[in-house]
Amino acid sequence: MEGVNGKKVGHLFENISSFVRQCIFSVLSVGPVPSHIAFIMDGNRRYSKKQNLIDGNGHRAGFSALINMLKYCYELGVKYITVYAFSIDNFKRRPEEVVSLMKLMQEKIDELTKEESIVNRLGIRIYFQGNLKLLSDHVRSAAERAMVKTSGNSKAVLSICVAYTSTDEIVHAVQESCEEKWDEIRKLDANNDGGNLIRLEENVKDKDEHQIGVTNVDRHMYMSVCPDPDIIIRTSGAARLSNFLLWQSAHCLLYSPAALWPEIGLRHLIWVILDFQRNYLYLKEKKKQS
Ligand SMILES: CC(C)=CCC/C(C)=C/CC/C(C)=C/COP(=O)(O)OP(=O)(O)O
Repeated sequence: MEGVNGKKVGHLFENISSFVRQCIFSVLSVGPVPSHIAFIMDGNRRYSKKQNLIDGNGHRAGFSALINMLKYCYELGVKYITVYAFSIDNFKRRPEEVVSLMKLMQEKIDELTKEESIVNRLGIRIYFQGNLKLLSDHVRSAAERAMVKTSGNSKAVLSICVAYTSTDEIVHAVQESCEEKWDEIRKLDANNDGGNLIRLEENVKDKDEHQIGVTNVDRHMYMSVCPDPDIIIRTSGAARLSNFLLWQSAHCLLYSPAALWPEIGLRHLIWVILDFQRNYLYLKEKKKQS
């Protein structure tokens, strides 16, 4: 009996908080709403220690915080959400910790892939961004399955950066751009009976045309599926980017609340949206000037 009453109270509380959220979001939506928010989910192990949880449960709490934040961003109308879930440097952690994190990652990816998962209910498409070759076969297959299974969703986009660092992303994009340019030149050369490569050596104008520019590199970034982030939120008070979205963050607002990632909540999102709206014209002007 108590269980039934408890459930009813739980539902009532959920309905009231959802209603309050809707009211707050409709007021916030009068101003500009960011189209892309990225999160550095820092502080999961510290949360685990602080709450005396067993190993790994800090990251589980972190995943629940991610789902709540995803829901809030979606309700507010933020189309792109990106999270830094595992950096290439994280592979240097204790092997037991890496294995446990990867197991959790696989479990949660499978959960997200289910028909009735929040991403499918809300119509969110998932991308995994990073050097996926570095993942174990199991985790990579789970990630690939999730990308395929959500590819028909178009209401919002969740990019999960795993085995990711910005420097790796930039090197990868430059390599791809070089290969693309070489292919172009080789094709031209084949059409001109091999005379093109010699002409290219001699002609400065042609040389410029065949040089790699920002747009070429941009196109080959893992994150090219999204516009640059408007806001990056890093929890646990550190104001560092730690090799995350360095190429894409030239004009974005940085916010580093003291809360540990599993403690992040609606109040942090509201605060940063108000700050974004206060700085909106300035940020827009800076973007235009670049
Ligand atoms: C499928 C999916 C998206 C799963 C995500 C699960 C999740 C919350 C991963 C976070 C991983 C991570 C290394 C966070 C940084 O906190 P930390 O471990 O460095 O903690 P600390 O800053 O206290 O040391």
